[in-house]
Amino acid sequence: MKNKTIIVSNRLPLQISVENNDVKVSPSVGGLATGMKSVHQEGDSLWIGWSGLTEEEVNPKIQSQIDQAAKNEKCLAINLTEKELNDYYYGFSNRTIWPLFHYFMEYTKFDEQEWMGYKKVNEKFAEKILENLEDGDTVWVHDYQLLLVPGIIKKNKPKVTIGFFLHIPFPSYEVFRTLPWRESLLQGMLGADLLGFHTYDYERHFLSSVSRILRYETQFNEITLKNRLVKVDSFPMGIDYEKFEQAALEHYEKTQEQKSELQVRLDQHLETTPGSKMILSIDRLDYTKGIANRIRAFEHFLEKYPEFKEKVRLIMLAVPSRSNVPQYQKLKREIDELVGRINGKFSTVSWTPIWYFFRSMPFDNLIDLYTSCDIALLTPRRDGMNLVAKEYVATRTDLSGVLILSEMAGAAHEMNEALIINPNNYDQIADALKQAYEMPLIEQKSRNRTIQKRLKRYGIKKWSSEFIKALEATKVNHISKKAKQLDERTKTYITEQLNNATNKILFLDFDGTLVNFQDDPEKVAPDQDVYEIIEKLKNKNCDVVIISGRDKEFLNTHFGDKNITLIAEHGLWLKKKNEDWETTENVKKNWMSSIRPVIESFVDRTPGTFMEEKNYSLAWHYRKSDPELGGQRANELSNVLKDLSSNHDLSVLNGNKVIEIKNSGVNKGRAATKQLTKKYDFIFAIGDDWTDEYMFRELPDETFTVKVGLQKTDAEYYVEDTAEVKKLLKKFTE
Ligand SMILES: O=P(O)(O)OC[C@H]1O[C@H](O[C@H]2O[C@H](CO)[C@@H](O)[C@H](O)[C@H]2O)[C@H](O)[C@@H](O)[C@@H]1O
Ligand SMILES: O=c1ccn([C@@H]2O[C@H](COP(=O)(O)OP(=O)(O)O)[C@@H](O)[C@H]2O)c(=O)[nH]1
Ligand SMILES: [Mg+2]
Repeated sequence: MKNKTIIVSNRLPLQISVENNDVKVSPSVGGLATGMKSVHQEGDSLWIGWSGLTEEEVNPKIQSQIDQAAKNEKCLAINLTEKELNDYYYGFSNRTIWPLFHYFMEYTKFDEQEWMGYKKVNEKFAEKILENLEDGDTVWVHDYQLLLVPGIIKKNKPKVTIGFFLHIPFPSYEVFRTLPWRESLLQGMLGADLLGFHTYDYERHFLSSVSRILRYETQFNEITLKNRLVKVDSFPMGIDYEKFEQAALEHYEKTQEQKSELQVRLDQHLETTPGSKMILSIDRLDYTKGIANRIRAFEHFLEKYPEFKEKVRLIMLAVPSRSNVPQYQKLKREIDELVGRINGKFSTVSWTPIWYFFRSMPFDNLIDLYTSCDIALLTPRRDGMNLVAKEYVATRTDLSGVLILSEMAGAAHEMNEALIINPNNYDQIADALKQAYEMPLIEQKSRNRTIQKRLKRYGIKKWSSEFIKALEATKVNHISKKAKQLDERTKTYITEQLNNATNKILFLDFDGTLVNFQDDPEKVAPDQDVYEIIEKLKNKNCDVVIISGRDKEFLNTHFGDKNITLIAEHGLWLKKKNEDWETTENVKKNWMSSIRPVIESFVDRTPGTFMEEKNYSLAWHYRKSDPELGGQRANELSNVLKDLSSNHDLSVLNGNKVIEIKNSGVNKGRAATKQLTKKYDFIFAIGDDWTDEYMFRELPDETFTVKVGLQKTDAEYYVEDTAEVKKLLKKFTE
């Protein structure tokens, strides 16, 4: 059977309700459902989501109708109990994550019980997915209601490819950090192999939270976890452009009889008030959509420019949404009151400034509205994307119409040609309305032409195929790297080579290879395993070399009596078996006095960092610092040091959370090569950071080179972590 994609979201594209002990099915409202629906219709996919009903409402007859209705649409419906729905949907999803991620901190509730409910329902969704998952399937999870699902799936089925797309903004770290469950939510999301966001800003906010809260390494758009990489990227969601364009074209072809009642009323209005223009807004009744602002700005417009009275009408469609949440109820009252007040204030016998609909409308009526209104006024205070903006422009097949759009909507990033406003600046909105009203047709056309081209090019199908393509690519992430993961067969092969060789030498890096990192480097020490491995390798006639950036005192403390070769400070010091320490290079130290104060100034300015003074080098460590600041300062310091040292024989090394400056020509590659004093027929080198790359590059071609970790490398193979290193070395000793 062909592999399928399992789409998972809270809401299915169909909305099921019960009337007179029968199910009633209607399409869902909201950008996620309307957008993904087009993707689902064409692809080989199964969509899993909430039925829209509670278990309490369901009896066996209803259940079989639900199952059938869902099946007809390639869907699988999950019922939630009333309690689950309250804790998970009305609670944690829409009273915690939704307001917080939209920067409405004062609306955000932190409630342990709701969090437990959220976890439970995420597990329920994950179970359903696992039940329906077949080998080779891909899972695509959507949105903030299901942030924990990727993590649960990955834990149960590590090999499954999982994508996650967030349809709402990801807030700045300063906001996200206020969540008591921030680690769990991030860990849940990181179960995915690819994480998608609408805009680059949301993406970078997410990366910053990951690096600050979980302290994972993030490079460009890749997060390095212990045993795998997670890709992060932005994919601005598009619409089914052709569907809207086609619907608009058909709309214009309609005879009087074919027209909807709404359209007839709209036509009548335009006929009776020639020269007047209609302003449209469509959104779910949500405080993020800035509906109250919009009405107030409209009021300000009528006051500032009274000449437009009786010449404009605001047609406002607000779709009921999440009405069990108190803030939505409050908003409803506020809007009712505002509309009443403004209509009361400005209405004349022949004119009502605001036409307000509080309900959802069928697709055809939406097209009536889009095509009949000269101006669209969309003023969200925050909005992940806002598909209505895109739909409006797509239906303007004659290129007329002006879109006024809030800069706080994700869509504003792609719609520069719209009149972009700040939703809190009523004066600016009033001016934009005037500009829109007066905009020459030629200008409207030119703006819309550009937007339409873009919307057409990056429609919903392109969006989803780009996402799936990027998701597929994560499968070959490891393979496309130059280094190959060291599998059992290769381990056995290398061990055989070692066993068959006469002269064998092993270069072992210390930190990050034989031992794990700790915040305080002085606390790191080899464990019994490491010592045993070394003893056994010696017994097998191997020359063991510990090759490290550490100073000789440190290596002496831990390995001084082990009768092996030690190389300290990247090669500056050498201790041959049973001999004393010697310097290998004739190096100067006079540069240190001028570089020391520079590094000290970085220590002063960057909390959590410190300087290590070695005999012939200086190192600035930033592992404990704020990761973002540390990273920035590291770049800065490395540039400063490169400038300062250009006329001296010095080089600057970027290690694992350390910048080190030392004499050029002193590096692990040169130091290791110098140890090849006889004809070795087995050479092995293993290490984890930049400084080890010198070994990988400079040792002879026949060397078995192994990188620890997933970073880019010139080594031939890689292993994931220090535990793997030990397993490998133990195998050598068997
Ligand atoms: O399912 P509901 O609770 O009734 O809410 C409807 C949907 O609202 C949100 O939509 C978002 O997705 C759009 C498409 O990506 C985007 O344009 C918009 O800015 C978002 O707010 C929500 O994210 C969905 O999960 C809801 O189903
Ligand atoms: O009565 C309505 C009003 C709106 N919509 C659709 O709901 C979606 C709203 O998506 P948007 O991204 O603008 O906002 P969201 O509601 O997802 O936050 C759009 O596709 C609209 O066409 C609908 O199906 N019926
Ligand atoms: Mg190391």
